[in-house]
Amino acid sequence: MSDNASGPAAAPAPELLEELRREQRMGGAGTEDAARSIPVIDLSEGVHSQAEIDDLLWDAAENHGFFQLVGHGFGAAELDRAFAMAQAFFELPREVKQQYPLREASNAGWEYMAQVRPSTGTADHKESYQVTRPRMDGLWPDDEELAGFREAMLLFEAKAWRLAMRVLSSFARKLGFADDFFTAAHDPSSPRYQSTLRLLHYFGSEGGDTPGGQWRAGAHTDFDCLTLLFQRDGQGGLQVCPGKERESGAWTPVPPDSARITCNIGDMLMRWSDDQLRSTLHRVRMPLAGEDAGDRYTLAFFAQANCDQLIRGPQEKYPPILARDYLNQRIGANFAALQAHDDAS
Ligand SMILES: O=C(O)CCC(=O)C(=O)O
Ligand SMILES: [Fe+2]
Repeated sequence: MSDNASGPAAAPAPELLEELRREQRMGGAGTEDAARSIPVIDLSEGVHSQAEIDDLLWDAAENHGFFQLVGHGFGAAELDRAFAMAQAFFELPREVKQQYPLREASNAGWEYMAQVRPSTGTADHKESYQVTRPRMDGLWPDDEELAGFREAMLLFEAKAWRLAMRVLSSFARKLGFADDFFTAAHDPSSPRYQSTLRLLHYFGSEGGDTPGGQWRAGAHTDFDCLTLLFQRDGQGGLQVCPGKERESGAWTPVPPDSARITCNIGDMLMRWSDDQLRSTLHRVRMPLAGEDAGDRYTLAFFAQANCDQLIRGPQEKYPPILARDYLNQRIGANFAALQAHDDAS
């Protein structure tokens, strides 16, 4: 899922509050460590055996939490079309987009500068539109407003789902689950499916690196199992802070390359793997002086287990919990942390 849903706020678990406190400490600028890089893994046929791919993905997920895929099967023209469609959506008049407002508890619809991160206490400088298949009633622009949008987005979502399931099946094997364990847990034919495709648009030029920290997206971890992020050449700003570097506040830039798909582990898979795989803090900073201060567009697919799936790690480090309850706890912890932010300021 994306990380902005609201909804019934359950009592936050102590480990979640601690995570949020850590995120709040990471709200400051920190430093950039461009020497550190994140792994790039080639999925092309004939390059690595499946066993090697399993090892490479596991190592990247365990030690970095972030990695990039090439040879993933998405062609340049197909990506160009999806981004052109996303851009066309954001270019619709505001009155049109306002007809399809984000239903926060559903992770579906359009929001504008509405996502406040506990790490910063301020709204991200962006607008976004989320597609969560079973929750889209009344949220699609019609063909007169934007011809072909719905079909294009559903096609793209399905292809992103397939790639996400391929990566998750590698993790399933390593965790001692059946190959199709996570595929069944993210079944798109179920009304309880809750994986989400999110189109993001960060605004150009009004930027500048505002002291005190105004972020295109404030530091956070994702709530889901696995996120696939599609970026565009030259539209940079994404940074990650691997777990063991957290206290140092040193951030690694993630190269914006249209041909690579960036992946990161979310909190749900961290729990499902008994903390063997790590969700990783990331954020999108404003362009610095001298950098391209134009718009940034990204597409993100959040693979998030269906509501009714039981999350139970192989070693049962944590008590089993339904995906729905886990998310409500995580959302509740976010609210509590935002409240603490307000109280402190
Ligand atoms: O747009 C990006 O580069 C990152 C988006 C992100 O981290 C999110 O929406 O969770
Ligand atoms: Fe994220």
